[in-house]
Amino acid sequence: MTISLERLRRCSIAVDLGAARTRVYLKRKGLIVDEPSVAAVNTRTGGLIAVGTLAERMTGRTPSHIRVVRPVSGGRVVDIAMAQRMLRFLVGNKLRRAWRRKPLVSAAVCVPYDADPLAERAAVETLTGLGARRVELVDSLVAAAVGCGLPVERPEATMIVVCGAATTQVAVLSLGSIVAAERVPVGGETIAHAVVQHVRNEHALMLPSQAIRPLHLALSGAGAAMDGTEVHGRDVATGLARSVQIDIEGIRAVVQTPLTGVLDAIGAVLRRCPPDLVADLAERGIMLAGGSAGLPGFEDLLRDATGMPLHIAEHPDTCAVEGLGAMLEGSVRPVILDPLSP
Ligand SMILES: Nc1ncnc2c1ncn2[C@@H]1O[C@H](COP(=O)(O)OP(=O)(O)OP(=O)(O)O)[C@@H](O)[C@H]1O
Repeated sequence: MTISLERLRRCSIAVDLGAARTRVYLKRKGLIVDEPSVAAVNTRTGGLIAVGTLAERMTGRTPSHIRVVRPVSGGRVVDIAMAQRMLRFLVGNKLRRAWRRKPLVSAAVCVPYDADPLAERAAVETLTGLGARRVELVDSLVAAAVGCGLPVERPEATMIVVCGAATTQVAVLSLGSIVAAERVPVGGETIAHAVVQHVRNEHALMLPSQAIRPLHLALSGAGAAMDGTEVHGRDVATGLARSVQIDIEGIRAVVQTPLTGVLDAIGAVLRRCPPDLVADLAERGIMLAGGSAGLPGFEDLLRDATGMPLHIAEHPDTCAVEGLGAMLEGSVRPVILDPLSP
């Protein structure tokens, strides 16, 4: 995927349609939307009941005529019509006003590394259905690296690990492009699934989906100081509500197992890089980004396994859309590779 900074500068809106969250950046305004990629639909009338945070809160708590849907899954738009309705609702008047001023709008959208043509097409159709005349696709790894402030345009290596909800992407970049990259199906959702299975096996308790995030936050915050955390759920055998004390160390071990897939991806990317670039990385280290960068023990696991310096992005969850925003605003220096004169 080749990015033209000139064409990106003509875009007025940048969109990151993630499996967990949707983020929209409006030129000269900044981040205007950062909401869960969730919609609640009335199955009798087909009408939208809620989107974003409110719809996410409804997950697992709806009567039979309300369905909570996620139009983005595994890094790709799986339901274009629903994604358009969700986006239209989320951006609301903010975008309508901007597009009234400049109707021939161009949009930039992030797509995961190695996205197939169908995934790219779905992203383009989602935006054109909303009124965009032209859609520029940008690799989310390049956007995230720019958003983290990495000097991607220089002839030296930078390594980024973006751990999102459904996938983790690892890349080494140099001269504004990806030299080697990998995408593995490990992310916040995988970890949540592993925690649910662990509590079910150890305590015969079914955890509600919304209990995982507070558990992560507790683990990453005061985890070391805590002996246990109380969680509520449904007893697997009796179906009754029950509370149990969760063993923090047990959860830590459970969280670490799926993350080893990320280590394999880092190894594979480094093996495909020329030694000069790998040598740069020994000094510069790895930049960790994505909403799941704050997973308990992730940082230490990567540091111990690679022996390389590790930095966490200032805003790990929004760096991809902020990077796109920086390209739209023209605050990124283009890579100038002029042919040598004869
Ligand atoms: N403080 C935190 N600790 C642990 N996990 C977190 C924290 N904050 C967010 N997450 C997890 O981060 C994930 C969302 O990350 P992000 O916003 O990068 O995803 P996304 O861009 O929508 O997903 P993808 O890139 O896979 O399409 C969720 O799975 C959420 O549980």
